[in-house]
Amino acid sequence: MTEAAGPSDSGHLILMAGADLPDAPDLTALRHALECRGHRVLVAPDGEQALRQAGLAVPDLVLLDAAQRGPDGLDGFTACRAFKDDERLHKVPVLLMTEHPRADATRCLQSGAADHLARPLEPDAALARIDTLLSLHAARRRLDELEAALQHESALRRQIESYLQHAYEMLEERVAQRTEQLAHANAMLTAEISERARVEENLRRSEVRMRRLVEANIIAIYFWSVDGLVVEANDAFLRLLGYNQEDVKQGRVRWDTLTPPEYGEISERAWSELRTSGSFAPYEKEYLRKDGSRVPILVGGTVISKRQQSGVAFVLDLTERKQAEERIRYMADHDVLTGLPNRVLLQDRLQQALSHAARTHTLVALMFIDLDYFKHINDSLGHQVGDSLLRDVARRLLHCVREGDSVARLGGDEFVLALPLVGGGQDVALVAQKVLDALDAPFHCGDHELHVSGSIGISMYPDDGKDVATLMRTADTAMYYAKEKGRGNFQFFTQSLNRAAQRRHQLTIALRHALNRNEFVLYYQPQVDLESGAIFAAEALLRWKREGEAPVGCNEFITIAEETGLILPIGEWVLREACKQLRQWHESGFGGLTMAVNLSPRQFFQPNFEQMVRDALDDAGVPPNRLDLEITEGILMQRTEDNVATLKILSDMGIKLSIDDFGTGYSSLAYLQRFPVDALKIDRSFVSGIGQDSNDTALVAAIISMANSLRLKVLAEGVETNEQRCFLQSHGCPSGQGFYYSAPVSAEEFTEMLLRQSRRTIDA
Ligand SMILES: Nc1nc2c(ncn2[C@@H]2O[C@@H]3COP(=O)(O)O[C@H]4[C@@H](O)[C@H](n5cnc6c(=O)[nH]c(N)nc65)O[C@@H]4COP(=O)(O)O[C@H]3[C@H]2O)c(=O)[nH]1
Repeated sequence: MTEAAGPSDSGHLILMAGADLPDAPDLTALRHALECRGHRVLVAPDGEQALRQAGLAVPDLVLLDAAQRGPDGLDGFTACRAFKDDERLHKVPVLLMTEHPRADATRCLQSGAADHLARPLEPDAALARIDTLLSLHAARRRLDELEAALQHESALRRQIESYLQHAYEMLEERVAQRTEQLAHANAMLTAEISERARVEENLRRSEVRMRRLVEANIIAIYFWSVDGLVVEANDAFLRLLGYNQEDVKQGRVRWDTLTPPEYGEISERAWSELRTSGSFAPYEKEYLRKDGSRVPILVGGTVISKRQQSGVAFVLDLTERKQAEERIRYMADHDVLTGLPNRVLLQDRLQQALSHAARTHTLVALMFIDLDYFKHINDSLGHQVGDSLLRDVARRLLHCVREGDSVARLGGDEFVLALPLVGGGQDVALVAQKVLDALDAPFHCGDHELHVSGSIGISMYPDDGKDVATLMRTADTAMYYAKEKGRGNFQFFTQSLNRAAQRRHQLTIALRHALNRNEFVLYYQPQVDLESGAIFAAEALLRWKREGEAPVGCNEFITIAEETGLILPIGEWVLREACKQLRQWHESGFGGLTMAVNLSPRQFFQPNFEQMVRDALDDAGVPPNRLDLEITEGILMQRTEDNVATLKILSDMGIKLSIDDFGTGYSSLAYLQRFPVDALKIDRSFVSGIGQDSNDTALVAAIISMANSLRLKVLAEGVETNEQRCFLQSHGCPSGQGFYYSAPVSAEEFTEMLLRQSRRTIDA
């Protein structure tokens, strides 16, 4: 019988095979007994069937008849073995039933049976065995289950452990990460804290510096609030505007108290600039001091806090700059020494006077005033005395004119009066005389009582010039004429003066080119021993010969050369040319000859003058003691200390020094003694008066006597007659020069004279 069923819920599933049950009452009884005990019993015809059925539902116990064979011939032992070899069934206990328990016992064990029962079955013993096996199987199964559960649990534990391990590792990693992050964050925090501390320290220092900068600044600085209140100010600000800190604290200083009313618009502009751009460019204005006085300032400002609308302003005191500007403006058109208008302002005023005169058909007189002897006073008594004199002159001139007239100083000792003449020109001469009289009275400068006079040149608008430049030129020309006329007088400009001035002007232009064009030549006048008539020296005299023109006399152009400074290159040329000529004469056998050369003051005072003389001598190869430099008394009177030094150098070199035109100047014995002078040359104006003019005759005699007593050589100039020669000789003058002996002649003619003289000597 085959029955497919699962194991019973309450009892066990028992599979019985190998016995034809109806024919085996022991088996049937067992079956019933088992079923009665609640077990389910499945019956299979043989062991083979039993294997198949067990494959469908795994029993808890198999009962196999050992002898029973199936269709395939498999007996119970073999079937039992098959059960034991089946992976699913090998744990099911197999109970072999045998009719030969003793004989089959070993086989039963070998086939893997759990036990064997002897047939026919003893029910109770069988049941007992079966219960034992079932219990054993159940226990084994339970053990397996427990083992499985145990394995599961241990797998689970391992899983958990691995999970925990993993979790732990993750946690550790996380902790490490976090620790690192925290350390980093901590470091950052520390850095930030120290950075903040540094910034705060810097800020504090900057603030301290800023505060000191503001407090100690020489620029006035103040802080303002939006309503124009000065909330803080430095000392410079308070000093500048006369406030104190209390005024600021009490809110007494405001923009509107600082700003004069007329600056309202310009201040408003700056304020709007401040609002739009945050600052305003510095601009000039005035501020009101606390006492109401004004101060020129430069103010610039900037917003500090836009939100609070507050800012700072910088104020620069422009007082000194304004004063300097004012002074510069004043100096631009005033003479600093006298405070009189200078040339610029004079020209401006004169132009206005001319325009007015042109409209009203009136006259304007222009007077050029030159102080006579001023240069001498300035040079001999010093610039302080000279300046003081010029200031006094300016004051006196101002007293000579009326309102509307102008008194100006052009520089040096040149003053100018511009007189608009409403009532005609008849008063001009009166004003000029008034000026002369004013200048005539002595001046008291320091300890000195000074006497000066003036030379005045006058030109009239419109006759002598219709514009400023022409009037100035014509007045200047007239002034020169006044000087020539003997000083202390005034001269009106005339057309003949104009012609002379023009000629002078043309000469000046021509003179500039004369050196380059080789228009100069030297003439030589012999200086002779009055007793023997022997020539011992030649005086070099300059001549200007222009092609197609008459030779120009020295007196005319030497003055121009001095005025223009051309005398310096011309003078050097003369000295070098004269030295070269002397060298030629020396080489021609007139070795005792001396050369006299005239010096102008300008030459004498030029820097390195001595060196120039030394070079001229060296270059020509002439011994210094054969050079006689003729200087005027005027030179000696100027810059006395320098002169002594220069003359001493020249004298030490061996050069002879003569005072030319002696008698026309100061003729002071006192100064003569101070200078290393060798000789005096009596001016020809006195020599010409010998026998004609008792004064001149007496003067010549006195000069000779004086020179002799000072052990100075003396030479008479302009000896024209034998009478003069005799007088001079009889009064102790050993030498002379003049037409009586020879006029100045060319170098060739002079050579002829020397030759004639030496022939005479040889004949004698
Ligand atoms: N009536 C008259 N005159 C006589 C007689 N003997 C000579 N003379 C003139 O008197 C002047 C003498 O020269 P000075 O007194 O030095 O006066 C010179 C001198 O001061 C100056 N001078 C001439 N040459 C030079 C020069 O090379 N350099 C400088 N710095 N001045 C010079 O020009 C002045 C005039 O020179 P010159 O026209 O050459 O005039 C010369 C000469 O021609 C005479 O018997 N009767």
